[in-house]
Amino acid sequence: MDAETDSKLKDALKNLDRAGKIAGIDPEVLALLSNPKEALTTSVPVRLDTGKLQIFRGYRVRWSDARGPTKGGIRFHPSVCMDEVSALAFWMTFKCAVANLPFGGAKGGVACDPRALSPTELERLSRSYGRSISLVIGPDRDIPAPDVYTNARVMGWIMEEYELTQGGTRQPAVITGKAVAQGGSLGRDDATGRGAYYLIKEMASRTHRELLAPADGLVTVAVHGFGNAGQHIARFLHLDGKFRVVAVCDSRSGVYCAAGLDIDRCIEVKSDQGILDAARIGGGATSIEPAALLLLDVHLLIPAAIENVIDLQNVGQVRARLVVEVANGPVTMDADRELAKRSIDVIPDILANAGGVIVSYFEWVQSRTGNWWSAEQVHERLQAKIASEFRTLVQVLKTIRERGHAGLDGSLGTLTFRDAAYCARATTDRCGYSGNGW
Ligand SMILES: NC(=O)C1=CN([C@@H]2O[C@H](COP(=O)(O)OP(=O)(O)OC[C@H]3O[C@@H](n4cnc5c(N)ncnc54)[C@H](O)[C@@H]3O)[C@@H](O)[C@H]2O)C=CC1
Ligand SMILES: O=C(O)CCC(=O)C(=O)O
Repeated sequence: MDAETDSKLKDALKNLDRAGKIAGIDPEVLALLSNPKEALTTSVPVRLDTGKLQIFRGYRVRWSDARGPTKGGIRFHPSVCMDEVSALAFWMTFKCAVANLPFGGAKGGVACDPRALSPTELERLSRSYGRSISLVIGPDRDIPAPDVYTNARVMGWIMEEYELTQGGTRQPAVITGKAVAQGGSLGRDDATGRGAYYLIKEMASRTHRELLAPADGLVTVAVHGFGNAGQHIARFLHLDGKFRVVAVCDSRSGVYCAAGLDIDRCIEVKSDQGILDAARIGGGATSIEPAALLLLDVHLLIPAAIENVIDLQNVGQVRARLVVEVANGPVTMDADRELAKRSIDVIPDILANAGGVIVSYFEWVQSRTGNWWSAEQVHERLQAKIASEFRTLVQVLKTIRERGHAGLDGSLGTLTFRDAAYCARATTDRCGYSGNGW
């Protein structure tokens, strides 16, 4: 990581600083949006299978509830800390605004390595964390969802713990990304990858026509991260037929094939063996280091794992023509400026991975009304929303570029899709701020 981006939150806040300058946002609104509304640090005691008690550290940050109840995932990962969770909660605030959802932003997590826990330890950890945050969450207050190394089962355990604090009443709208059998929505599982796929198709027909027919054949793609988000985006692009996914990787292993990978086979091997084993995948696949995948000469690079994987150290070696951020915060702000200088478009996380929270919103609506939608309805509404919010973004980018740097000092450099995303709702909603009574 770059020295100056040691704080992920500090780096994330640079986006707001730029948006403030570009869109002339009221300094008091900027001050409110630069600070968390509420930040919880909590002990998460867990009885391990050995009988020993281990105390983990848990967090939940509600960044802003100006647009509605706060919304955002729960991460179980060794890197989880207040700084990381705060940055993720900040991004959620702007993601919900860009997607025009009636939600503010939040995020939570536990600093742990879930892969080192047994299934029963994982359940006890999830339930213990669920009890710790049950005073903070609620269907009209704060609504968690899955993120890195959490899933529908973990959501179910947290929901059950919350329900116990509500006299045992059913509270399906307190959490999204839960199993369909527990009141979850069809289509939430693959929503993040599907949303990113719909976005790429929309870009191909509007702003990035080279994605329709590149001079040198199919569009080549590398996907960094092969979990929920990465597997689905790789699969959708592979199935489309116009894209050739040449490389995928997880945290420990990666595979490359210039002729294109069989993504279903990659998913099968990853699920059987826990790693992407080139020999088992076959079809000409060879091993590649995860860090080397980011530097491949491809049309489309899709970071879909964790933050800060493209920074000042490696950005000069990035050869992709376009970056679509399916992970949250994969490109540091300094690296982002370098890519802008080289005219490499970056489609920002707060739109590119919004499919997950959009379908979470659909799930919340269904959980509240008891009115269930078909998978086709979910997909259609997701596609329509992504397309419409992308069109808004293109319009905002055009507007801020046309206004040019009138009144700006020129030091902001090229205005990008990321700038447009942070400015998108700046003039239409005042983020719930009336200017009075604060
Ligand atoms: N699951 C969801 O609905 C959403 C996820 N996201 C974001 O997408 C990203 C991935 O999340 P999920 O796929 O849900 O998590 P996941 O837990 O299903 O998968 C994470 C993947 O990243 C890989 N990974 C971890 N560290 C890595 C490293 N240093 N280098 C390469 N790969 C690494 C893991 O091996 C795994 O394949 C995160 O940034 C998350 O915040 C964003 C929106 C919604
Ligand atoms: O589905 C949600 O509510 C939030 C998912 C999430 O954590 C994210 O978009 O980063």
